[in-house]
Amino acid sequence: MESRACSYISESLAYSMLHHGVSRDSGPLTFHPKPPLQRPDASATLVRSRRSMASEANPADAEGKQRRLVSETEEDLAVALAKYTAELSDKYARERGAFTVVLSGGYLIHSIRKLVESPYKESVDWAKWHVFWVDERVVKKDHVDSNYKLAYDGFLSKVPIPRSQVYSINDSLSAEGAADDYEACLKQLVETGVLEVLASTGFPRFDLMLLGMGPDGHIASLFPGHPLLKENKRWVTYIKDSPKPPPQRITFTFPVIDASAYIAMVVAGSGEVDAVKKALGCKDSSSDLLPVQMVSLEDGEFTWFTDKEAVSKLQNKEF
Ligand SMILES: O=C1O[C@H](COP(=O)(O)O)[C@@H](O)[C@H](O)[C@H]1O
Repeated sequence: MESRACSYISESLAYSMLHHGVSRDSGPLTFHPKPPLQRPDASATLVRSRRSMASEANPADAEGKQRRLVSETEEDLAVALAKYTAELSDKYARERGAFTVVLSGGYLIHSIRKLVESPYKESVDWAKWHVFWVDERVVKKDHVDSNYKLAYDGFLSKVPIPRSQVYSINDSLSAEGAADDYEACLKQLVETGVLEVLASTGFPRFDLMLLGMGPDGHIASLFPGHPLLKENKRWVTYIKDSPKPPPQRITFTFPVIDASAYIAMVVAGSGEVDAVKKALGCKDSSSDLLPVQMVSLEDGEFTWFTDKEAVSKLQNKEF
């Protein structure tokens, strides 16, 4: 298993980004408005949220930016997610010669399995991909708890993404050290033009975050009620008392998540039905939000990818 541990960016990578047409002008890059994406899978029901209903409970919805895609089955969901991801990959590869993708751990890796099959395995321009983790457990990369290992085994080992463009944690460091190191790595990638920065906030803007959610509504390693939910300066921080094992992790902060251009929030099956009900149901109050409800995109598009089972506790009127 090989990847770049996030400790430095080589000149050859900087050169390669230049070669691929990515701007290295000094100062942060600004974001260009997105043309509308072709809507995913016709077999699924896409529902634009009612602002008045959800904006109170879910700030991501406040400006009508949240979409819901409810697939009949988990298999349909995986098909829709692959199509959506491949379309964004094409768009960013064409527009700026790089596609920055953030993965979570957990079930999400199973949900992206269609990307490693035809037609995407052959048609996606994998050489343009740059892969990051929204959170990582502070364990060795070959440890069963490693999010990198999960992604490598289920996804990365099956597609030709250059190893130098896979930004994994430096697993020889402490949690504090690994968070600092990962943040320094992101800052260097801004310098080399691989990553953009959202001009309005100064936080890095990833093209696509593919995220899962835990049964308690946590995303990344941002858990309900934890002080890290309030972190608003760091890009990457660490946690040593994660309520879900293992306890030591690093995680992107909310301002980084909020700066994303696109987020796919992927939830399938029965395990998260209560969190989905709370996050998407209409009878919620704005107090005591789940972490997933605290996402507040600055200038991006947030799409729920669910199957019918995951939304089975929602009433018809809540769609
Ligand atoms: O611990 C974690 O949990 C969440 C959710 O995982 P799931 O197994 O319930 O899908 C995951 O998104 C995160 O990356 C991971 O570190």
